[in-house]
Amino acid sequence: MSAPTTVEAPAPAPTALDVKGIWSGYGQITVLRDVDLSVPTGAFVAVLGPNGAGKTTLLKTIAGLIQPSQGTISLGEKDVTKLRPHARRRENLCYIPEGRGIFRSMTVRENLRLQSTSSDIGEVVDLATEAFPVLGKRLRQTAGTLSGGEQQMLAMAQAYIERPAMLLVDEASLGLAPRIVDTIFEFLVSVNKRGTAVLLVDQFIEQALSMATCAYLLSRGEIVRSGDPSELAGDDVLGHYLGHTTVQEK
Ligand SMILES: Nc1ncnc2c1ncn2[C@@H]1O[C@H](COP(=O)(O)OP(=O)(O)OP(=O)(O)O)[C@@H](O)[C@H]1O
Repeated sequence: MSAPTTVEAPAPAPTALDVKGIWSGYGQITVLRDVDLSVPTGAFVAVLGPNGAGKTTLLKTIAGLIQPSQGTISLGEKDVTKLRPHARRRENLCYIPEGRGIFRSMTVRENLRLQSTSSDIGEVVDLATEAFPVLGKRLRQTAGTLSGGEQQMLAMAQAYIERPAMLLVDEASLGLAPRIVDTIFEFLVSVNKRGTAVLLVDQFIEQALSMATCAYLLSRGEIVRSGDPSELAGDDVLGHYLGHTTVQEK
């Protein structure tokens, strides 16, 4: 008798996200110009740039909230350029916008229910409280009455519950105390270690670069540099574009 043939699981796509030649903006206003960006499977990529460079526009375009006029966006091997935001979510994309995107008038529990595709709310709550124990004490509280840090934790919890292949995070540290910023960044690193690729936009340049395996610098809607975070820090490139002089050792 011949030995049973083993069926190997398909290898994951080499890139979690591929953005090619994207032009995007608001009506007649063009913000992004011919942007190329790639996030390898499981990588941690930072996008830096001065105010108004187009970082939020880039994440919104990847999430499907803005339709690009040219270019393609792929998640894994699937071209999602024409898909609406909820359909991109089904392709394992999770987007945590600046301002958190939670429902302020709903309770923490109701928000968690909406964040998840699972119908098992008990399991969802267990996962959320495993990620952020403080949420367990706030389940009946209206999200709008949480502290800023707790609101960000609530927004972030979906990245733990859903285990997306690709996570987009816009300015998660905005307005938070340094201790809470550390908690949020440690969480992002742990989510990344569980296999989720992360694309992060953040004002805390040194911390973003210390977590990242690759970084892109966006200026006036164009990618002006990309590569290893320590290389990016050389040549005073960050100083030139961001007025930034020191970079933390990795
Ligand atoms: N809804 C909108 N309609 C028209 N223009 C917009 C809109 N939103 C943003 N812009 C413009 O697009 C450009 C890029 O904005 P965007 O928010 O993407 O930049 P950013 O790099 O995220 O900036 P910041 O770091 O200040 O958040 C800016 O000039 C901004 O004024």
